[in-house]
Amino acid sequence: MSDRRDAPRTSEAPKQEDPQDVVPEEEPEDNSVHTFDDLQLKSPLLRGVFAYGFEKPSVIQQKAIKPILTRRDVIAQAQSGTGKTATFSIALLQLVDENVHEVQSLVLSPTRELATQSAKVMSTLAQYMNVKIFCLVGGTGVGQTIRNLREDGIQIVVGTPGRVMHMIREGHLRPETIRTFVLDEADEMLSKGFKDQIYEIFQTLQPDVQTALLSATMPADILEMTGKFMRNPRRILVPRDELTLVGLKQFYVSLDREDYKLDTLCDLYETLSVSQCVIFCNTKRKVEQLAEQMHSRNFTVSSMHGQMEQAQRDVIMHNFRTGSSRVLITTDLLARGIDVQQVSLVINFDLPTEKESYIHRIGRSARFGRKGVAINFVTSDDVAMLREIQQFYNTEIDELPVDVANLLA
Ligand SMILES: Nc1ncnc2c1ncn2[C@@H]1O[C@H](COP(=O)(O)OP(=O)(O)OP(=O)(O)O)[C@@H](O)[C@H]1O
Repeated sequence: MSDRRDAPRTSEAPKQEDPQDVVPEEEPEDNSVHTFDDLQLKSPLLRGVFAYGFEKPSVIQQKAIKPILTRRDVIAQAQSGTGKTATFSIALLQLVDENVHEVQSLVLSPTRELATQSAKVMSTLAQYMNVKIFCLVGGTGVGQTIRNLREDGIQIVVGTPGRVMHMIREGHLRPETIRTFVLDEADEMLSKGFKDQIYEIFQTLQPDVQTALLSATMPADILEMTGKFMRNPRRILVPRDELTLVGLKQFYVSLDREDYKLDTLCDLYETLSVSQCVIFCNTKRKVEQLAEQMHSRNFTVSSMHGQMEQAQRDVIMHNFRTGSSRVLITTDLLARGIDVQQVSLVINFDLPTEKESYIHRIGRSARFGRKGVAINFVTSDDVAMLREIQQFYNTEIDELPVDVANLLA
């Protein structure tokens, strides 16, 4: 078995200096892309891009679309909310051969909500093209999925690992025709919970499949691991101290006891509902408990976690996306990728236990250059972690000022 087919093994990766601290760019940058026209996209795709409302490619789009188009393996890291979804979507839509009615690209995302969102973005960008994009996620009827896969001449699949593997195993999705494999939120996909499934899927693909990895965070051990299955990838990386967004102000509220969090949240409620707000707890139980407590005090909140029925999750997500619910209490299920532009406030009711998770959670606000605020509830148990986060990302988290509402206006 070739190196490329070896399972990624985090535990064996020697601990090294963080490559992001050393050489963010290994090759001279290609500065030739400034506009979408510079990418020489098919005209129906270019039309779709402009119809979506995009005028100019973001930095990551300028840097990463072209290498994907040349069929190179790519690792694309960029701050949250800077347009990674359109990066891989535009590239895959440009690469797709509309006359070939077989699956040519596979995108994997860690959650059904994110896969659904990405499939929608891609379909909208493709509205003037003749391309079939299919969202292959769990929690939906298997029978209908199988019929769709059989009949539809699907060309791009966007899905979650479990259902994709299920369909490959049962022969409903033929992996041999896939030429490009995209892992969105790649560091999450290559870490403990998902790694084995991803590897199993990867093994069914052709040895020369092109691979693209995208995420706002790329920890050193994950980057190290990519050497095992990628071929001379173009690495577009962001140094850690440039990861937090300029328009996103971060604060903490110091609390003597865990019990004070609820009162503090209630005091802030008027502020939170100014636009839209996501409140993160570390467990499903805590999400349920907090939602109940808020309801019993007559505050309107919605809540969502991974143990809810998919149909219920879909309704809650829909209501939040359309703005009919404004305050959403959730777990890390929604920490990554979810794009609701009206979210201007994130509250860490519990501080996350992983540093990467902090960046993803707060990145649900301040999307694409908008302003945002993140507020961290900190008890004495969290002080060390808060300090660690500040040092790790070289960022400042100040005490919450009384006039926080002005920052959200
Ligand atoms: N070129 C562009 N011009 C204007 N808006 C854009 C452009 N590219 C993307 N956007 C918008 O920016 C927002 C964030 O994009 P996207 O969700 O792809 O971010 P991301 O980099 O994937 O973030 P995350 O790290 O949170 O997953 C979206 O609402 C998207 O429509």
